[in-house]
Formats: sequence, C-alpha cells, structure tokens
Amino acid sequence: MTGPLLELTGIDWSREGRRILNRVSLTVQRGEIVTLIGPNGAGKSTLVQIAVGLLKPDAGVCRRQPGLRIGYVPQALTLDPSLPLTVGGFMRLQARKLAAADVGQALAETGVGDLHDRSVHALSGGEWQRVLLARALLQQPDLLVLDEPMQGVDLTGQEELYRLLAEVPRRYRCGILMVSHDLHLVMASTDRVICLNGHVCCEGHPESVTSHPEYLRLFGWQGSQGLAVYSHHHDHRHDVHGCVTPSSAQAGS
Ligand SMILES: Nc1ncnc2c1ncn2[C@@H]1O[C@H](COP(=O)(O)OP(=O)(O)OP(=O)(O)O)[C@@H](O)[C@H]1O
Repeated sequence: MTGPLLELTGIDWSREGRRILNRVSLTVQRGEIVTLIGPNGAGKSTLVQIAVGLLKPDAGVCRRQPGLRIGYVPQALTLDPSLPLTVGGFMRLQARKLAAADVGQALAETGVGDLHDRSVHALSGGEWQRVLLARALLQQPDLLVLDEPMQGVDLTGQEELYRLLAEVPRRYRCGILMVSHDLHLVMASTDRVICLNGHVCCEGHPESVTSHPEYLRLFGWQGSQGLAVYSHHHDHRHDVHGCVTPSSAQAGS
C-alpha cells in the first residue's frame, strides 16, 4: 500500500488549561526512521501516545494505514512484582502460539538470547529495554514506536541497538517513530529528525539539519565523539497556553 504509514496533521492536545501540543504534524513512511527530540516536557511521549491511539487529540487528524500493525515500546512498563513470569513467558503473553525459535531469535537479535528463562523481575533496566524491543519486533510490526528505547542501556549497548534499529526498517519492511535524547547516535541512524517543543521547532534529514544555522542555534553540541548531552537553546519562549512568544517577552519555554 502506498502513502505514509502514519500521518498526523495539526494535532492539538491540552490538559489543565495548558497547551501541550500545538498544531503538530508529522508523517512516517515505510522504510524510514523518524526521531523525535526535544527537552523534558516537550510533549514527545504525549505525541507518540496519540500516534498509537492511546490518547485522542483535541483537534487535528491522526491517520493510520488501514490494518497497520504497531509494535509499541512505552517509556515505562512495570509488571506486578508478585506475578511469576520468565522472559520467554512474557514474550508469549501476546500470542501463546509463537514458535520457540522465533522467540529465541527475537531475543538474540536484541542481544539477550541468554535471558529466555530468567525472571522478568530479575532484569536490569538495560536488559528489560532489550526484551521490550524484542517483543515489539516479534509482532512483525508495520510501524515500530519506541519511546526512549535506550533507557538504562550501557553506552556500548546503545551503539549496538542503534545499529540494529538502523537495519530494522529494511529487514522488517516497517517504519520507526522513536523518541530519543541521545543526539549523536540519533543523528547517525535516523532518516528524519523532528525537534518538538510543544510545536515542531525544526525538522529534516540529519545531515541537512545539523549543518543548518537554525539547528546550530537550537542545539549546543557537547563533545565531538560518542554520546552527547545536548542543551536546547530556543530563540523563542512559550506562554502558559504553549503559544510562542518573543524570547524577551516572558519566561517559561
Ligand atoms: N494527563 C496529563 N495531565 C496533565 N499534564 C500532562 C498529562 N500528561 C502529560 N502532561 C504534561 O504534558 C507535558 C508533556 O509531557 P510528555 O510526557 O509528553 O513530555 P516528554 O517530551 O515526553 O518529556 P520527557 O522528555 O521528560 O519524557 C508535561 O509537562 C506533562 O506534565
């Protein structure tokens, strides 16, 4: 089927009198990786929850291709600690008839093939993220939606996982919408970057965006290799409703 897998147009979302998302639009095509970056509280998780259908926008349109299969890894997923469950059992919760080989392969692909019989409650944060990614891949998704998939993953592991993710759209013939704070690694493995801060501040191909004067003004790079902690410098601020105001007018970006 042609056309984007996902198309969000003019999405607004407010809570408690505060505009969290302001006319946000984006598309994800099959075969591409789109990454959302932005400061804490920018609305990234809210937007992906709208994208997967967990939240309804106040205004705007969210179009998903008919029959779209979504593999979603939320920012946080906690299980009842009293529930005895192995990793293999957790992988099969969504479909009990999964072949053992497929479960094993998905776990191996994300680097945790040896954890099949381990209790899910005994996993480290990074191991848990890898299991969640394996579980999402097992669904053979058309669209993989990942909300900060590298939480708790060590630096070498992050590079490995980004390398894996870069291959996923071709291998699974899917698209990826991802939230990330790891700017350097994101830039190396994504097709399109969208900088969100309530509204879309800027977007584009990493190569064109990173050499763009506007982008360089928005982001301060710290360090030239490996992971960067990025700082977000805005040329504007937001009022309590999320509307853009000139930077000298009001605090509260
Ligand atoms: N149900 C809600 N009621 C009120 N405010 C909410 C609700 N959900 C989210 N928010 C607010 O919306 C803003 C955006 O939250 P969101 O989790 O989408 O940000 P984010 O960009 O993913 O942040 P982070 O990088 O810290 O994960 C935050 O200020 C949050 O407090």
